[in-house]
Amino acid sequence: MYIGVDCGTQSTKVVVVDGSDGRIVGEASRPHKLEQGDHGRREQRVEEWTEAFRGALDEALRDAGVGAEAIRAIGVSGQQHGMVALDEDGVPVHPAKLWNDTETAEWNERLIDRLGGEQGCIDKLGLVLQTGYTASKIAWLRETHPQAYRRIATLLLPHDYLNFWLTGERVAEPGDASGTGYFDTRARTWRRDAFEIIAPELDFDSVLPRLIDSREAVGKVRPALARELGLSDDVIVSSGGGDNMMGAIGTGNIEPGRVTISLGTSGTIAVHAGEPVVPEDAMVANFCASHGGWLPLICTMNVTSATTTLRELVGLDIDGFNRAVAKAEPGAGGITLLPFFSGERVPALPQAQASMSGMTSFNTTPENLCRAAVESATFGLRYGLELLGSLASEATQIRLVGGGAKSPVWRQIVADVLDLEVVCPEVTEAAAFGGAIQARWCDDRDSEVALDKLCRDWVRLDEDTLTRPRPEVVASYDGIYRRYREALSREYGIA
Ligand SMILES: Nc1ncnc2c1ncn2[C@@H]1O[C@H](COP(=O)(O)OP(=O)(O)O)[C@@H](O)[C@H]1O
Ligand SMILES: O=C(CO)[C@@H](O)[C@H](O)COP(=O)(O)O
Repeated sequence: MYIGVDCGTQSTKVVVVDGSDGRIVGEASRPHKLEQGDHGRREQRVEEWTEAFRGALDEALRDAGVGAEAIRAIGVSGQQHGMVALDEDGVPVHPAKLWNDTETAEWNERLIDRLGGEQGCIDKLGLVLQTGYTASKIAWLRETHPQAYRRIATLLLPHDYLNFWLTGERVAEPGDASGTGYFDTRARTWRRDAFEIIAPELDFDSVLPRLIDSREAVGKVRPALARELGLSDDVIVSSGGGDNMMGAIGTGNIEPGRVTISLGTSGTIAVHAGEPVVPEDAMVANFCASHGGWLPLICTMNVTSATTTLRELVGLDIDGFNRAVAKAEPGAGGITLLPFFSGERVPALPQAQASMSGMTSFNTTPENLCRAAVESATFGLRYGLELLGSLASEATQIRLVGGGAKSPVWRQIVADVLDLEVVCPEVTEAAAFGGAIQARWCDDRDSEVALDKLCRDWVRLDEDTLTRPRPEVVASYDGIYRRYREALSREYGIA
């Protein structure tokens, strides 16, 4: 049995996968608390992740009806970019500052200048720093919490931290590392000159974790933890990766021509590239993939976070919300929402707030508000797809994952707004599944088992979810999307 774990923003999910055929035999999830504060602060205690890991693992094994001793390997996926700064003893010097924390926006601006502007960033890193990447979080800690900053002995990302907790090893791999802002995504190495600008007092050679190849194991689960979890003494932990990289594996998006969209707390659009890309737009993140190759990606911050805000406002549960969305017509009766409740990364508006326009006493119904939330989150993804330009222009089908992909009405809205066929893999917890696939690949690393063969054999599409764009609705969404873009231009001057 192979275990895949995804430490997302809202929860940790665990899947138990049968290594002979890739079937999910058990799964479970446990929620995380998010600490939010003024100026866009969003932080999480690492204990939220380890406790959720234990609870979800235990329940997933019970769901599968297998004992922990059946596990051969574990692969961990995690929300990208979070700063996990540890002291000598492996204890965080500050709660993990997450990908959707926008408190450090002005530090990000200053770092871009100091790295030589957008071109300087591209030359050094292969991408342009965005608020949310790890770099500005470190610069923020340096200025606002100098004592904590001085105690930093190791800088990890969320999935690196879980790997450290599991094995005691402080390592990183290229996929997740490429979202730090001190990693050269083309050369797949840490970038000394960038790091010394971001954190001049920290020792580049000791603070950054050792880089391993994506197929290399991090190590074995620590004996004491293995005993506690009931694991045998030789369970290996694969390199893991950022959730979008592991989601690419879990959707079989490991060759050019495929597009994965995730409707999670964030919205992401990712494509595979065999070579590092020179993006047509600075918003495209030229990340590395966690199996080889690259994963150019667009990330928006207000997807299920936005729909949840509106859903709670109108007091509906998820099923009631989906029914309300389905009841309203495309265009939400003329209501346009700019859903920037958490600020936004693409377009780069870290301190933006949400706003609504076009409301009248006739159209302001719960149904239209719910529909406007789903449409606006989807318009953000259409905007992102346009920025990806030629990288995604060949796509004819979207592989849709994340919590929102479970909603048939949202799948139809994605198909109609993007004018592309949509299908979900049988396993919508794609990042956790990607972890299990990578674990199996790593466990077999002395054999010839290729990842593409594993993905071909194991990633099955759920034909019941196949959703085609409806030409008449596609045409009306062109006009409705224009209304969204006009609101963006009016409020933020974005053409
Ligand atoms: N059937 C559904 N319809 C619409 N939204 C859903 C559905 N199921 C889950 N969600 C949304 O998905 C969110 C969780 O998505 P997920 O991809 O697990 O997030 P993350 O990985 O960021 O923690 C929930 O907050 C919920 O809003
Ligand atoms: O910041 C990014 C990608 O660059 C996000 O996609 C995070 O990786 C969080 O993912 P979810 O919790 O929404 O899955």
